[in-house]
Amino acid sequence: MTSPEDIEKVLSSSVNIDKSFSYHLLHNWLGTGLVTSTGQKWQNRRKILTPAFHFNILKSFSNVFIRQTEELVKKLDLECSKPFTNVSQLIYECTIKIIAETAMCTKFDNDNRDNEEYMKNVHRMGVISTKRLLRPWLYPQIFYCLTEMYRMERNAVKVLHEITTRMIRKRLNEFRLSSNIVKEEQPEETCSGKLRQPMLDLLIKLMVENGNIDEHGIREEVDTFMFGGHDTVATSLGFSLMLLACHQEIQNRVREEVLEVFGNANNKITFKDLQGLSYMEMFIKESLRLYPSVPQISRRLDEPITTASGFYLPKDTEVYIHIVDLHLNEELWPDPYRFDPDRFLPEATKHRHPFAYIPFSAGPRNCIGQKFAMLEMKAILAGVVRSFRLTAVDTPDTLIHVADFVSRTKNEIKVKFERL
Ligand code: HEM
Repeated sequence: MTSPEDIEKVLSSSVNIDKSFSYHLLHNWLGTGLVTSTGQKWQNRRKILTPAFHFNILKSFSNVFIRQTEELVKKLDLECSKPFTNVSQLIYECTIKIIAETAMCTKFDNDNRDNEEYMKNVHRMGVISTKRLLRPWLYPQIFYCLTEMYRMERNAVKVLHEITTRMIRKRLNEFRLSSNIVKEEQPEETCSGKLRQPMLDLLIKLMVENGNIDEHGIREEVDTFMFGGHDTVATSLGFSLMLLACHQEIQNRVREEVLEVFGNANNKITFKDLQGLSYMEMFIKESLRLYPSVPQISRRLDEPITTASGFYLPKDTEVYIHIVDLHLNEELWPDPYRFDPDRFLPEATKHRHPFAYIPFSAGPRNCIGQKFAMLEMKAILAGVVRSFRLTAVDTPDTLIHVADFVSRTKNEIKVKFERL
């Protein structure tokens, strides 16, 4: 599907929440966490996890976004003498540390190999799952088990599960030792009596106090959020840096706004200031239009629908929603390959179909982390543009895109950094 009217029918339905078969290929790794689960299990988990991404929790995470950005800026400083920098690796490292330290309350130190191992094996899983998706004869587990790919997947999953299990056990021990898991800040109570605290703490508390979830269930969610919470953001930041480098005028406007809001590079960036970066937000939105981190999503219909053009789609039809093609539809986006953040000025968005732009999906199964992601991307981009001038090495024409669940390029994206 690429038309906003049809996509709205599927995504806004509270019945059509089942994912298609392709998501099953992630079950060995993610189990049935929030991205891959369905029915009552999905509903219960979504309800439990929503408070962990509340505005006030995000506010407390902004210090981590800012501190990790400062680390990234220090690493980029060392890159300035080089003719160009491969940005992807540095950005992935930064976003993994951020999701671990915020939602999971776990620090990946620089000398900790978990970070590197985690990155390597997530990448392997992307390659393996996409290869399997393109080979239908390997869908039945009985055939798949006989292949070298299966052995590689098993090894990658083992490493990934070992890392996330270690994170959970460490935090569980801390919880048992202190019996008061949030040391610096007490969990906040919402009007409905639900506790607001970081995700892993919330789940551990539920396991220990109510038995509403077990360790396996917690690991499903930790695996899901560790993956969903870093890979998508890193991918988008890689493209954003390239776009800033390719569009000097836009880069200058983004920087001017950042300097106006934060002052010079020595001033601390604050949560409130991050919220105020309106041109930066338009820039990120336009960047996600051209390069949506999740290029395609899919559903298996639980009830039939008739499309706007009159096609009847019976129950159990697998529907593929091509976000990337929707975002490049020239009827909705004139001159669709032109990069122009002004497409997101309030007057420009007023008459656009609400489902013409869906980088975070939409409806009841939309991205639970979208506010987290926007804030994190703003913090990182603000820290980078106020410290460096970026010049283009890679351009949209030099990138080679490869098939994966998340948008990827064959080679790392290259940008030249100069200290301001
Ligand atoms: C630029 C960043 C991001 C983009 C573009 C993005 C995009 C998406 C999209 C398109 C979906 C729908 C998937 C589907 O229907 O199959 C989704 C779901 C989800 N995202 Fe994100 N995401 C981003 C960042 C994040 C972050 C930072 C987190 C966690 C902190 C996160 C966690 C999730 C989860 C758990 C779901 C499943 C929600 C559910 O089914 O209830 N995402 N995201």
